[in-house]
Amino acid sequence: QSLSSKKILIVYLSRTNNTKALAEIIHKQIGGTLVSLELEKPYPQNYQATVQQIVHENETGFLPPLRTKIGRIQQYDVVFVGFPTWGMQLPPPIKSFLHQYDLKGKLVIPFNSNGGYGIGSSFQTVAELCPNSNILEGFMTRGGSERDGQLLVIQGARAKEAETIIQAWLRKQKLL
Ligand SMILES: Cc1cc2nc3c(=O)[nH]c(=O)nc-3n(C[C@H](O)[C@H](O)[C@H](O)COP(=O)(O)O)c2cc1C
Repeated sequence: QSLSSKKILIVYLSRTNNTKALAEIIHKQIGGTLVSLELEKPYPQNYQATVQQIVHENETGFLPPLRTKIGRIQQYDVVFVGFPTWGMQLPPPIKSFLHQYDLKGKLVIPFNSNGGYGIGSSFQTVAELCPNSNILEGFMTRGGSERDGQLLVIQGARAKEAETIIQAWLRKQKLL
């Protein structure tokens, strides 16, 4: 089915803007409302401190409160959810988002950038947290590697390439 009559929300979490670049490409191709998820209390600048904090949050199941509020989530038919892989898991702020907003009955489409180790359990966790949604096959690509000092890499020629791959994925999913 075509998306032309559907209301689309594109929500993403991004620390070094790789996932943001993917979100903007999707937005450019299919439109909708683009929202960056921000926290009440941002993570530290320091990479190692952030890694440690996330390990702890994952262990305790802590759901970091979101500063971003989404108005009338019921209005959307399709929700793209974008995030980096953190510690081979779904980042805690995305867990917060999926706990806070009921995506029942909606088409939910994950997308991801990662440092080269893949999505880990992240897409599986999205499915678990959206038991009453229709989950489409997600998109993932290699982004940066903050550990190795590689921040934004999805730019220039890499962004053009990502655009082509994303378009093919959206077509395959019959979204374009
Ligand atoms: C705290 C933290 C943990 C990460 N853990 C992983 C990981 O487990 N596997 C992986 O492939 N990349 C990992 N990365 C790298 C990011 O997934 C990758 O750089 C991604 O493109 C970042 O997206 P962003 O620019 O939208 O923030 C981690 C990055 C951070 C900051």
